[in-house]
Formats: sequence, structure tokens, C-alpha cells
Amino acid sequence: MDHSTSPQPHTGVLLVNLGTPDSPSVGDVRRYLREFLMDGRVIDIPFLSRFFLVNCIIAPFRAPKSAKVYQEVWTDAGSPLKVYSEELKRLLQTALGDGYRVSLGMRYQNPSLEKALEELHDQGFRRLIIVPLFPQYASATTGSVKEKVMALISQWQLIPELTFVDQFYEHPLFVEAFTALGKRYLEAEPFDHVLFSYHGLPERQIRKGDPHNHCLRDGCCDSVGPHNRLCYRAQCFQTSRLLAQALGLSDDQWTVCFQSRLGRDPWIQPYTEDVVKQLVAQGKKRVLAYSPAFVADCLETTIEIGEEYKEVFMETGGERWQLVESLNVDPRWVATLQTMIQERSRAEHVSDEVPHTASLS
Ligand SMILES: C=CC1=C(C)c2cc3[nH]c(cc4nc(cc5[nH]c(cc1n2)c(C)c5CCC(=O)O)C(CCC(=O)O)=C4C)c(C)c3C=C
Ligand SMILES: [Fe+2]
Ligand SMILES: [Fe+2]
Repeated sequence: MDHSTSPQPHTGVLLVNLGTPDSPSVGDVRRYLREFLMDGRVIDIPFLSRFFLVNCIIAPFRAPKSAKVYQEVWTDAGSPLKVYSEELKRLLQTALGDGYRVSLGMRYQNPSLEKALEELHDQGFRRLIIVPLFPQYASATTGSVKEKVMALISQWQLIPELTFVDQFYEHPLFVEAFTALGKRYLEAEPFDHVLFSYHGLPERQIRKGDPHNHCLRDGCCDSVGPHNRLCYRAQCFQTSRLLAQALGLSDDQWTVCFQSRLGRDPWIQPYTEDVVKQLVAQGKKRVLAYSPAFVADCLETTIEIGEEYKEVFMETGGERWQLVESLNVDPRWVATLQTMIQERSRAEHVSDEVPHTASLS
């Protein structure tokens, strides 16, 4: 094989994260909230009701409050979610090498999915690997990314081979990377308890994806199997079990909970705020908090867990609260993505090497 020239990229890789406002100004936060919450997979009610709720109630009232929180989390380089995602793209490109072209798009706002896909379209790749950066599958996140990407690509004249990485909640390297981050804290000082706090979802959305009428009953999320393969809550429990096992925790040393409820409908439980108060009542004074639904630190981790739930904990009698930072641009995380992408590539590599006409001649 000739190694003197670098190979042409043969595969396009699209990383997709949720998105964040362009700036922490009220106007930009309002625009972000409108686009995000008008997604029918996020607020899954009929269009006219959603339009009224988002444009007349949530966006106008929430934008000024959320903008203040975004101002807290904003750095000189911008929104952490975007800054980490862009650096991750750069590092992954280096790790994968010249055979791949990595692009980054956000489901909402910028850099836009349209632009990211246009970059890949221009290269005329035969194969695209799309990685929604959400470890656990939810219709509101992974499902929404898949819907939007398919809608955009369906307008192309030549539609390449598409591979979606639907989830990686139990990928051994993902679990290993998150384990290492928490282990550093557990080895440095004693903690009474480990909390795994995930972004919540309306219960209705879990039910809609449950043809077997299995979810949200006692013990329904104790395992992931054919009956609940894409159940977000079950996948969150599975990630937590694997992390707890890798951290050497016994069953009474960890708890799963769900944060960020929006509106009055029931969301999946237990709610983080209730669990935090219960832990204090049980005499747990030192808590290590993980947030394994996110691969980059953002408003939901740094502010909501790192500050708001910490405040609840400390005010009700807790003594030490430590947030485990997200994977961000950890080299183990970059290597995890590299492996997941190469695993997908290898599975289809043969069809690349052998021209399709070969079997006919
Ligand atoms: C696991 C990932 C996420 C799921 C599932 C999810 C569902 C979901 N979110 C809302 C409403 C809001 N989420 C907000 C912020 C936000 N959400 C995620 C991820 C998931 N959301 C992230 C990474 C972020 C932070 C983005 C950042 O810029 O840092 C917000 C905006 C912030 C605020 O005003 O509080 C809202 C609103 C719903 C309704 C929902 C499920 C249906
Ligand atoms: Fe959210
Ligand atoms: Fe379930």
C-alpha cells in the first residue's frame, strides 16, 4: 500500500448536540427557546396549542429568567456546550485522521445542522455516520435529530449510506470514561452517597414510545430488553448500574433521579429535588453528583446541579456537594467516539473495497 500520500476522506461524520443561544441576551435566549420548544418532539401537543404556549407564555416569561442563568454559565469563549462541542469536533478529526471528515451541527440554533450537512454534501461522501451526542435515546433529543437530519438529506439528489448512532448508554468505553472522572473524587475524600441526576422527560413521552404497556410500572426499568429497548428511563438506570458497579458502590450507596421538570404535567420520577431532601433526611451529608445524560457541561450541569441543587442540599443540612464534571473534551471520551465511529465503519468496509459490479462479472 502506498503511504506517501494522505488518503482522501471516504466517510463523513456528523456530530450533533442540542444547541444553545447565540448569546446570553434576552433576545437570543428567546429565539433559542422558541425554536427548541416549538419542536413537536419536545413539546408534544397539537401545533396550535404549542404555538400559543411557547410564543405567548413560555418564551416571553422564561427568556429573561433563563438569560440571567445563561449569563452566569457563559465564558469568554461562549456557551460551554458550544465551546466543548467545537473542541471535541477538532480533537475527533485529529484522532480519526484523513480518512474521515468531521462536521458539527446543533439541533437548534448555531452552528446549524443545515450548514454542517452542506459541508458534508459538498464532499459527495458515499457514507455518513451521524452521532447525536445523547447517551440515552429520547424522542425529544435523538429522535428529533434523526427526524431533522433525514428531512434535510431527503432533499439531496444522491442520498448516501446513513448510519445513526442511536445511543451509547452502555458502551464500555463511555462507562469507563465517566467512571474515571468520578473515581478521582471518591479516592480523594469520603462521600456518603452518589447521585445520578438525569434530564427529565414528560411521562407521556415515555408512554408514547411503549407499545408493550410496560413502562412506568414497578420495576419496569430494572433492565433493558426487547420490550423497552428505547426507554429513556430504563437506559438511564442501566447507565447508572454500570457506573455504580465500576465505581464499586453497593446498592444503598447510589440513587437515580430526574431534573429540570417544565410545566405541570408529571415527568419521570423520582425528581432530583425530592431525592436531595430525602438524602439529607437519611443523614447523608456528603454527596457526589453525576450527570450522565450530558456529554458536555452546560446550564443543566454547572448551574442546575452544581449550584441550584447544591443550595437545596446545603440549606437542608448537607455538608459537602461535588459535581462530577462532564466528559467535555476528555481524551478517553474522544477515544470512545473514535472507536464507536470506527466500529460502524468497519461493519460496512467490505462494501467499500469491492465494487458492486464485481459479483456480476
Ligand atoms: C438528555 C438530554 C435532554 C433531554 C432529554 C431534554 C429534554 C427536554 N428539555 C426541555 C426543556 C429545556 N431544556 C433546556 C436546556 C437543555 N436541555 C438539554 C438536554 C436535554 N433536554 C441541554 C443540554 C440543555 C442546556 C443547553 C445549554 O445551552 O446549556 C432548556 C433551556 C434552559 C432553560 O430555560 O431552563 C429548556 C427550556 C424539555 C421540555 C424536554 C423534554 C421534552
Ligand atoms: Fe432540556
Ligand atoms: Fe421503563
